[in-house]
Amino acid sequence: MLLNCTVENCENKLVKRNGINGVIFHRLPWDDLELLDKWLKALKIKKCNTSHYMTVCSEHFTENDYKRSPSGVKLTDLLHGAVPTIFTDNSKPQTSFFTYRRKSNDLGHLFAKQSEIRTRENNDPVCFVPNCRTPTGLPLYNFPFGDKRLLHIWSKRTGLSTMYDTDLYLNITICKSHFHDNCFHENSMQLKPYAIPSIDLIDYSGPPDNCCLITSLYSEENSVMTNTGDRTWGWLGSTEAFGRLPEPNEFIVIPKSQIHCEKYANSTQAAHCLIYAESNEKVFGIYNPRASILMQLRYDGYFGFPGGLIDSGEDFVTAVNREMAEEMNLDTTIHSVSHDDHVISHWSEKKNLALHFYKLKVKMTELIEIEKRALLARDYGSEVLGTIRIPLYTLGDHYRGFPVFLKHNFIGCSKEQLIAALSSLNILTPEEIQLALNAHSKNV
Ligand SMILES: O=c1[nH]cnc2c1ncn2[C@H]1C[C@H](O)[C@@H](COP(=O)(O)OP(=O)(O)O)O1
Repeated sequence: MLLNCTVENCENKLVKRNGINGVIFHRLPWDDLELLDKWLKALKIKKCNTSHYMTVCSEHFTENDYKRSPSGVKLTDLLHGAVPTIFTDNSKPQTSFFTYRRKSNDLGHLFAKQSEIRTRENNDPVCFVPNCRTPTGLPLYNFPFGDKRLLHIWSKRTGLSTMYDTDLYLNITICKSHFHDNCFHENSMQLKPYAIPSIDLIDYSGPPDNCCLITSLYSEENSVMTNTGDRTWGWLGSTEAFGRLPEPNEFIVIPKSQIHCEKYANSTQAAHCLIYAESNEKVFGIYNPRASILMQLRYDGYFGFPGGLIDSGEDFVTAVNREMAEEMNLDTTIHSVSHDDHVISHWSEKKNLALHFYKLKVKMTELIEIEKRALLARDYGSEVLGTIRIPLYTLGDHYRGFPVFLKHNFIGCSKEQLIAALSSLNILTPEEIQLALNAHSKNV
């Protein structure tokens, strides 16, 4: 994975793959405008030149800027209020974000923002969309390399099937004619942050007008929500590329020693976490569930674990902790996952997707607090529709309870992750798991 520190001349401007050299890349604090102003002042960047893809690497923060675990171990999250202050001779605050050089060996242009406009000249790239008869002079836009989800959607819609092959994307551009008017800032040819192409494309059959901005996945200040109106009630066409049901045996287990191998590191990556508490309190005074385990009902109707896609430059653990803060309002200064909490990783060749799974053990009283806090999470009611406990018992008919739960639809490889964790955490024996998997209703 490629990434880029915003600070000009920073040696960490371009790093390949996650976590190399332990450098952490922090997104700008978009949810705190006062703090954002302080960052921009420190970085000497004007707000109009910012992008949601911008990151600042850990080398511009002091040790005291980071959160610590109760035992004093430095965590990867910044303390609230931390501002980048360290700028060495080599790295100076950037005067403009639009300073990427276009030398052939400088991969900086891979991160040209989606909103960067390039006009056609002789031998310059043309619109990638097949049969596009765009008049010369119309603005061309780079693909959004900084945001894999957005990149996935752009690629899917334009018929580019090979995902995330950055060499392939190097000079691929798409012209203005494929974006609806409300994808642009007012009186400007600059695209809004989450604009997606929707006009005259070969591989897109959704409503042409309304699904030109990602409306369901983002809520950042600058993203613009489009009212889809009554005619398209419930149509979230812009999200069609994600979370399709996995095919049987689509995911293979990645051996622990190979998790950071190039093959997997170059895939799209996501990290999720099972939060659990051991408990011997009997359900209805009868069943001993042994543990309480949390899952979520997701926006797409599947069950899954808290977590999500790993951002450019994030390591797995930072990503999963960040996602748990966003999706569950988890106080990561109290509860956070570390590398030792890794349970299992899977890979889908078809989706070119690596999924890393962690565990977080808490006390039962803490689990109840976590459930309550989750109701106030940023993503509650949108990406997350509820936190649930898994019924870890089987009723007298040998079917209701856990066996029924396993019949639901699970996102990605979350069912495999659940089963692996139940076994490795000694909550259920392999035989008990098998029994639940094989159970069927006598009424059917
Ligand atoms: O719980 C999960 N276990 C395994 N894979 C999962 C889980 N939840 C989602 N996924 C897959 C499906 C997607 O391809 C990616 C990322 O999905 P998501 O969690 O929705 O990511 P964001 O929160 O939108 O970043 O992982």
